[in-house]
Amino acid sequence: MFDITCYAQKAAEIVQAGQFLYQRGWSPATSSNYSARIDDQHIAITVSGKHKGKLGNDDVMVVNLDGEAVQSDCRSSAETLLHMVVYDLYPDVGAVLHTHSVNATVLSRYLSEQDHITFADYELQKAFAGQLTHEGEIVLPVFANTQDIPALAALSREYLAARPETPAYFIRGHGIYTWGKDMEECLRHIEALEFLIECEIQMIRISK
Ligand SMILES: CSC[C@@H](O)[C@@H](O)C(=O)COP(=O)(O)O
Ligand SMILES: [Zn+2]
Repeated sequence: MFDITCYAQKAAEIVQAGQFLYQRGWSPATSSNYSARIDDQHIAITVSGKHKGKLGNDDVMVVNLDGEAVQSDCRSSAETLLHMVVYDLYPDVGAVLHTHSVNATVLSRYLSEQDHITFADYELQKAFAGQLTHEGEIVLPVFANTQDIPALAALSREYLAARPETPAYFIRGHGIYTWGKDMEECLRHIEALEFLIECEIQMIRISK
């Protein structure tokens, strides 16, 4: 069983993250899903279909690492399996955030021929854990959108297992997934990624 105090703390972090991400315009309406690790067997995750700017602690439930509900009759996020892939592959990950910003949606659609988006020569790359210089590259895969979440889970597992340095991925026309050792780091990654995406869009705009 899981520690109820730890669950309550993770639920509060998720609720707060939702308010921040909604206010920034990165989690409109009922889009997005968020999770945080309670222990090596249990994950706190948003209930499916909730408005992420108006979450209450009851909108965060517990699942095991197979994505099955624990002590709850609620339905967890439709994309629970995508979160579980990250927790399963990376034992040090403590939080996963999925968002739906306009910019992430637009850039991944605009670069329709690319199955990766690469960020290079941005100082802000250093906001990602382990990035010590602007001189490296951050390569993020772009997976095709699908309603077949088990298939997307399998695809993301294959990619991330082979390239564990990957800090995030896009789903084309849909949004991004990113993660971190805790909620604070994960929120930093989202914010940095949104900055980099905005820069790329502006670079494309001025180059026209
Ligand atoms: C509002 S449509 C978005 C959903 O299809 C999905 O992509 C999403 O991000 C939220 O699904 P959820 O089941 O609430 O976690
Ligand atoms: Zn989504």
